[in-house]
Amino acid sequence: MAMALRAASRVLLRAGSRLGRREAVDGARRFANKRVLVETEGAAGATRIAVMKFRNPPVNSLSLDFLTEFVISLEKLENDKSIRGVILTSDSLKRGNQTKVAATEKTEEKRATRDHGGRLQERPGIFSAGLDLLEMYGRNPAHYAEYWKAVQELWLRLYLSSLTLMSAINGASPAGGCLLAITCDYRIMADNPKYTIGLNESLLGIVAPFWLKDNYVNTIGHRAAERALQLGTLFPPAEALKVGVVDEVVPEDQVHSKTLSVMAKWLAIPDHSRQLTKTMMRKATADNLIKQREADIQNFASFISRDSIQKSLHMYLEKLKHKKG
Ligand SMILES: CC/C=C\C/C=C\C/C=C\C=C\CC(=O)SCCNC(=O)CCNC(=O)[C@H](O)C(C)(C)COP(=O)(O)OP(=O)(O)OC[C@H]1O[C@@H](n2cnc3c(N)ncnc32)[C@H](O)[C@@H]1OP(=O)(O)O
Repeated sequence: MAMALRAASRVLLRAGSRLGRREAVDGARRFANKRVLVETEGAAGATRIAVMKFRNPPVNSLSLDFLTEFVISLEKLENDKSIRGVILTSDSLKRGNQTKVAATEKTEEKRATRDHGGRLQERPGIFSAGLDLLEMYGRNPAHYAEYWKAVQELWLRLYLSSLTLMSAINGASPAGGCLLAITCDYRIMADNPKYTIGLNESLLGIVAPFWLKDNYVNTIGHRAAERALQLGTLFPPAEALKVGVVDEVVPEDQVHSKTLSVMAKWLAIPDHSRQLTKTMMRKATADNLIKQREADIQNFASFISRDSIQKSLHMYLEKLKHKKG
């Protein structure tokens, strides 16, 4: 009887919720959209934490679909009173047997790395490549406006989240990837000199929006942000630590365990006092965007539609396509 009940409950859980699949796995729970996998850890009834793993091949760029799924997942976690902390990380792992599909093949699927079974794979060592350049290039103003609204939404949700958010940065984290990280309360980065983090928009011929600039200033200070934003600096781990973009650098295989142990310390603080303090520190910055969201959307749509900006993006995309190594 017990076995039958367990089997039935597994079937029900796997039947899927409105938002995505939900499974029971070894006491832990998980739900998944196509591009975001959420695993929760901890016993039922006790405080639990969730790990949000990005899996948007090939480089976890923040496409419109990814942003939508991310916000839905986050909202679901915010509404789950047993969850107090969330770790953002990439599902990208070092895997063998990968083949990069020829760059001449154009569709999103074909751009991705695949294994020998033809399944899409993340490229290894990427936290997130930032905003999806293909959402900002060669589209119409209505699309740019829709996309930017989704980018703003993600930033506001993360920046004002009442949860304790930590990022376990297990790969490259340029621009929008850095945005994800700096909205968090704490950042731990893998000590791999191939991984860099920062806001490199100026290198693409574009400008970080004021609210992201404010987030950066709040994280690393005005002078460091002024210099890093103009130069589009991508910091390797040791420099990222020195300037304060990240809070800790640890060996790659310890990123997850270290983040869990830091999370435990943060969760020892009473929620109400930590949350009020967080709001006190962040509200003015967020309000600055909230009061001019529509204008910011229109600014973005007209800025990104300019011929000169489209040309810069085109050149940058070509450079990416033809880069060596
Ligand atoms: C007036 C002002 C008003 C408002 C504000 C205005 C403007 C602000 C606008 C925008 C702000 C944007 C912030 C951003 O996030 S822009 C995105 C910045 N991201 C980057 O610069 C990262 C670029 N990518 C890389 O550096 C590398 O790809 C990598 C380090 C992430 C990974 O390197 P790999 O060698 O492992 O992989 P690649 O071969 O380079 O890439 C694989 C594949 O993926 C494509 N790709 C890479 N990054 C992106 C991306 N961000 N979006 C879409 N596609 C991406 C890459 O082209 C390759 O495609 P092919 O296989 O060659 O087809």
